[in-house]
Amino acid sequence: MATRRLWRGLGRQFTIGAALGRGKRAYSASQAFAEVLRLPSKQLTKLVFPLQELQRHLVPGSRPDLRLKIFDPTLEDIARAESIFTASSRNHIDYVSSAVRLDHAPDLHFPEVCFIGRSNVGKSSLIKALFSLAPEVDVRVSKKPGHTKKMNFFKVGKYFTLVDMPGYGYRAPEDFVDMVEDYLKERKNLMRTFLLVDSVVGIQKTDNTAIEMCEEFALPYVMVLTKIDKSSKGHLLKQVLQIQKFVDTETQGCFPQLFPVSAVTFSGIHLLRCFIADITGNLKTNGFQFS
Ligand SMILES: Nc1nc2c(ncn2[C@@H]2O[C@H](COP(=O)(O)OP(=O)(O)OP(=O)(O)O)[C@@H](O)[C@H]2O)c(=O)[nH]1
Ligand SMILES: [Mg+2]
Repeated sequence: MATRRLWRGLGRQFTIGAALGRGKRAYSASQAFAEVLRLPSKQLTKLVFPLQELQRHLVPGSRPDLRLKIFDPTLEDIARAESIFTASSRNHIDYVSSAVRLDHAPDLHFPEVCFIGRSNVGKSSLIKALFSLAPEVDVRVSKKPGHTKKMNFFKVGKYFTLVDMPGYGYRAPEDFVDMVEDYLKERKNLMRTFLLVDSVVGIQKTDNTAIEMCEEFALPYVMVLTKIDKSSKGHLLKQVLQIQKFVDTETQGCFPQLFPVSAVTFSGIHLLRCFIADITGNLKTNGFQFS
């Protein structure tokens, strides 16, 4: 398999600076959407729709190619999605188990989504942010790349499962290729793969390998740009436009809208929760469903 060889070759090429930025939380630690709705509209847009906020800095009409509103839920949709991500006695959000091989993966039949990306790109931090309304769930993050060594399965009520993957590239686990490729190729209930790209450095060589693999397996996947709190607006805009162009011209299976996020400021997290709820068939948005 061509991608298998590529992965192996790229195994240990990258070291990534792992410093946590100096971002501040925009509001209280619960990140509840009810609080977000009380923010002034400019701040709300920045937090909930970071791509639209960035677009304000472009000359109107200069970049019609920037796909902003393909997934365009209402604030009510986002609030409904939030209830799915809120743990309660009736909605159990839990870690299920870990696996190093597909045949050890839990036999769950809910729709599933997974998160892949280079080691240290922020996969576990993103999942932790998505689960901020289920604080009992223990998602381990580390500034040391290569921290997550197994596929970690989490259950979100009766709605869907979510999988935190080990990273590829620097300090990837030895059995990464067999583990992750088999999972991506064979997992029957996998609905969508979220491929995380560091917004500070953009698409790297190992990301290209991951993209090739998603394309080769004809997986529907979505590009999430992480750590957007770390860049200046100008740098972020440049990266977003470059990556958007790449998605438009070089990919078939990638969802055309990018999802910029920050696990520090929570920017983009509410929208991503809503998107996940939607693609797993748990939210009928007004007009369009992306399953
Ligand atoms: N500033 C900033 N730092 C972040 C963000 N997300 C993650 N980080 C930091 O990046 C480092 C790596 O985060 P992880 O979530 O453990 O990364 P990972 O992709 O799960 O890494 P592996 O498990 O090693 O593959 C940690 O120091 C995080 O605090 C973010 O949105 N902003
Ligand atoms: Mg991790």
